[in-house]
Amino acid sequence: MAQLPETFETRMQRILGADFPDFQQALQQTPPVSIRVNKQKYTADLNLSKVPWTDTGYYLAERPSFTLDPLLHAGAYYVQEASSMFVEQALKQTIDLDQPLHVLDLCGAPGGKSTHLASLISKDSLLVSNEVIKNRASILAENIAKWGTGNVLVTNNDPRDFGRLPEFFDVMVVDAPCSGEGMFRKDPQAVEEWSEENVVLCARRQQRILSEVWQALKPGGILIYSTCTWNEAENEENMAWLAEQENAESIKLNFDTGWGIVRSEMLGVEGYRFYPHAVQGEGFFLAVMRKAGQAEEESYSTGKKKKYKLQEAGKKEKALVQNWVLNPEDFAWIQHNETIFTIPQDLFEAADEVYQKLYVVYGGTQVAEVAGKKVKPLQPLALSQYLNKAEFNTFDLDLEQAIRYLRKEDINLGTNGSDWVLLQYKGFPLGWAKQIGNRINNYYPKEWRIRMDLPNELPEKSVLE
Ligand SMILES: C[S@@+](CC[C@H](N)C(=O)[O-])C[C@H]1O[C@@H](n2cnc3c(N)ncnc32)[C@H](O)[C@@H]1O
Repeated sequence: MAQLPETFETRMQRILGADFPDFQQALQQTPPVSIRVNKQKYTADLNLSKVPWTDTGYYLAERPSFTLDPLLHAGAYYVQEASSMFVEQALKQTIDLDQPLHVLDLCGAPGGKSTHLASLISKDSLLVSNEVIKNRASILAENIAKWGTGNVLVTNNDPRDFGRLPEFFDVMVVDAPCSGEGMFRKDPQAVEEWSEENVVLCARRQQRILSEVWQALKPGGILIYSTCTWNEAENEENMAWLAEQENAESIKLNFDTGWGIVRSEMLGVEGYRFYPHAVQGEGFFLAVMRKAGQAEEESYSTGKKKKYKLQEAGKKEKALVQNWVLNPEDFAWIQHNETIFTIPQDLFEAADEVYQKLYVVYGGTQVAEVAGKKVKPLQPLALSQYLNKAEFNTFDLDLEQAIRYLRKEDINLGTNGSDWVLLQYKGFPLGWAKQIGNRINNYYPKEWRIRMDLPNELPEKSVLE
């Protein structure tokens, strides 16, 4: 690891006291590897050691080549640093997750916390997963589609745009861009880019983000704030600033002290600190704040005059594809040009509001493109937990074929026909192909394809085996 900046070391010495040498030593060690499993897709038990603060996180003994594991591309799991999974405790301990909620993940890409939130909230809750940087928003949309829960809208907006949705969200996660001290062990570039001036800039930017987005939180709503850095300016001091500025109260979380998480109390706010010598995970900070006041009952005007942005799918078009989805009556069927997509019926009003006010780059589950009688299933349907497989011919690929498919190369299935085929690996859908006689057209999305050079030998088994 690169030489650590002196001012950083001095501060960590002050914060950690007698634990500082252990901390220094831990920074020289290889970071642990962890994954979070998509239990809506993968239900078997795993013989792996568990991340203590989540029901779905596991440590791996070593870092495999994730890219060469088709189950990653199938959305059966997500590779995520373990400390970040503590968001689950913040959510479970402060909010009734059986309720229908509006949840915002403001700084969403690449999607670690968003996919986690999508798994934790109920089916009739809406997650708005936002990312301000355009190309990162596309990666976020890809990961959301792979996760397949269908109740997420991915937006590409600046935090200030959320002022257009006043008091809309019950929960807001702000995993803020930060100076990245907690990433020093994993990412030498984080050390290179670090400076005291940047810490100050980051802290100011975080305050700006928080104050811009704050009005979108309902009175009584919950803010989960996190960073991957340790300096107090970006963490406790920012939360104390928020408490004073916006009338928010700090919320205490309970947890097993054996987990090694350090509870910090400063300026009247509580924070939770993750250090690599005390937990199996990277550097992380999290705090939970509640906005003063009480939420009012939701009231959407259902008057006839309301003009929706989301247009219902044409009857003919819907009839062609509705059986591709399990329980089609549970969904609003929406059409934009030739694309048909679904949003859970109960979320229609809220989703429409978001479509009116923000720039949505991906929403719900894209099901199909329909032009006349020609229908084409879309990639997110293949990965959706609501896909009705019974409507399709399926074909199980072996590992080599699966990797070829995911690289968008030609594959030969030895079949003959003219239908759409759902290609799977070990029963997990990967995407679509179209048979044309004995040939097959590969419909895997170009932007999603595996680009890495292949090793001489492929891994023998999946991470989940
Ligand atoms: C720590 S990362 C988020 C990681 C993500 N929550 C996850 O778990 O995968 C912070 C994100 O904030 C975005 N960002 C950068 N500047 C921002 C700003 N001014 N306002 C909002 N988000 C910003 C970055 O592009 C980045 O994707």
